[in-house]
Amino acid sequence: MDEKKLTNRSLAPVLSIAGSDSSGGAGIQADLKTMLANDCYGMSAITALTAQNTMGVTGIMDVTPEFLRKQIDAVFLDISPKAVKIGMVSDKALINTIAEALEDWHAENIVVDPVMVATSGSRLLKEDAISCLTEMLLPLATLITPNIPEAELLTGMTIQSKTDMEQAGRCLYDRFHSQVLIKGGHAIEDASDVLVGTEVIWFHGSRIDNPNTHGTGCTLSSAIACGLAKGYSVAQSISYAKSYLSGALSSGLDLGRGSGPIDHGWQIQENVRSL
Ligand SMILES: Nc1ncnc2c1ncn2[C@@H]1O[C@H](COP(=O)(O)OP(=O)(O)OP(=O)(O)O)[C@@H](O)[C@H]1O
Ligand SMILES: Cc1ncc(CO)c(N)n1
Repeated sequence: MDEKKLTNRSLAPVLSIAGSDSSGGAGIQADLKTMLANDCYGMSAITALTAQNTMGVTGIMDVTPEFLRKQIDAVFLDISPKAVKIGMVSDKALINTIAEALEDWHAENIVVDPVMVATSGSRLLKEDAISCLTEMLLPLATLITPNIPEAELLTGMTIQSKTDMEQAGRCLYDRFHSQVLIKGGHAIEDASDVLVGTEVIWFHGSRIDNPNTHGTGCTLSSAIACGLAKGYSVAQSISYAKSYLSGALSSGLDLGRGSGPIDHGWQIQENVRSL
């Protein structure tokens, strides 16, 4: 009997350039889980190892710029990503390396999550690397996704209302010419995010009563990258990413002693869960 050839399945490849979270809820681990759950082929170029759990970060070990470049080159040379998500990059030389590599490879659909501080409060970006992030990386992005404290730091504004969120988005869009999604996870009344580009679009979200929000930002930016890799617009990708994230928060996973991880596999069917 002839053997059947099983080589016609295609998945949109997506690359995450980010740090590793040993507790699995944020960083590279969250990104790869999100990509799998969103039917994309996830790949990684690791910027740093973190020793981390739901209570905090106890250590960070950056990779060398040379080794980061090797990882990015190895990926692009073989399975060219349709979208790239950039998360934690704590150091100037690493930011420069990423910017050079993405330009050399003509990377498309770049989503930059300007990670500065973990949900647990630990610092993930060195003070002297902020200007490098703004000069080298943010202008290359298709979309940047700061949360409210990151948007405050990048603009120098205080953000207390929806009008302030729109104004901060406008300020960053005018400066970097990348579309800007200001995330409202740190707002009080709801969890609505605003996209500022050539137009302003609100993505309304009601606040889900779950204290376990470790890695929500990583998950959202990766899910957006998946939408872009599949050919959806920025606005469609955000809307689709937000509903995936809401499902992962609503699932009510409860792990760890601090603000725990969300359930990336919430769509896994009952028949698999009961095995
Ligand atoms: N309790 C919640 N209920 C519903 N949506 C939420 C909640 N908390 C955060 N979100 C949503 O999660 C996404 C990430 O927002 P957030 O502001 O928490 O990012 P972040 O601070 O970068 O995340 P991280 O915790 O990974 O650092 C946004 O779409 C936000 O609206
Ligand atoms: C590695 C890593 N990246 C990003 C975040 C932000 O949630 C985190 N806590 N850890």
